[in-house]
Amino acid sequence: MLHMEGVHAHYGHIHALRGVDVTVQVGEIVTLIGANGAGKSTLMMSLFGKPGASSGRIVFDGEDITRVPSHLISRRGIAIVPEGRRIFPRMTVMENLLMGTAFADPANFNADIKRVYAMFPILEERAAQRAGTLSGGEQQMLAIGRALMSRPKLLLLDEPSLGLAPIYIKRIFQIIRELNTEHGMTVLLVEQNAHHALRCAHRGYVLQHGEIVLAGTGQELLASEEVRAAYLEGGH
Ligand SMILES: Nc1ncnc2c1ncn2[C@@H]1O[C@H](COP(=O)(O)OP(=O)(O)OP(=O)(O)O)[C@@H](O)[C@H]1O
Repeated sequence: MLHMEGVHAHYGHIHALRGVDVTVQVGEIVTLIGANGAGKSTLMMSLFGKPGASSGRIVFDGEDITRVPSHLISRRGIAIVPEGRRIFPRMTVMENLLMGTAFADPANFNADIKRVYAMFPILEERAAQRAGTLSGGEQQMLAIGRALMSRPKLLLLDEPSLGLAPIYIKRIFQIIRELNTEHGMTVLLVEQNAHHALRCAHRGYVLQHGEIVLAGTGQELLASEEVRAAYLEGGH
């Protein structure tokens, strides 16, 4: 579904991605792990051209999207749940969900909101509540629900467990697995919580200083000495 080949990206003189090759097949959960500043968010945002790839190629669903303007990427079927959730705090839960439908067919709205409410009953209970008054975990569910409203083929999740209480962290990873197994959603997941992410994912990549330094199945990476030392046992 997604092929990134030799992608480089820069912020001015900062060389944030240094020739990354990443593949996500239909139906997979793939995770990117790495320390602060490794380039995980940059890799995700490069799919939206922010920053754009200075060289290399990005192919999504059989089409080259390397130079496609960012506002057209959502229409191709990629949705992102950004780091920090970025919900609209003064709007209601329902209005936030509506914002996710900007590029969707209005005819699908009722069916889509039903599906999101079935997945996250708390959002239906709180439909009229201002989103800024939800708990952190509820806001994360709202951010995921909003992304699902556009019926994406590929869902990008940037640090969905960040800042959440342990009970919500568990729930968020459960939700990601359910989305994948029950709804067939293909997921690219960026996480600092390497343990949970690798247990949840089919495959993973380790990013260091803008380069992929290791790749393998979730199980292989969980068992890898390098990953254990750097990301699981006391590291990050
Ligand atoms: N808007 C920006 N302008 C300039 N430099 C940036 C910008 N965003 C990120 N960088 C730099 O690019 C590098 C990669 O950052 P990025 O946010 O992709 O890392 P990350 O792996 O997602 O880190 P974290 O886990 O802390 O979010 C870092 O050196 C960072 O300082």
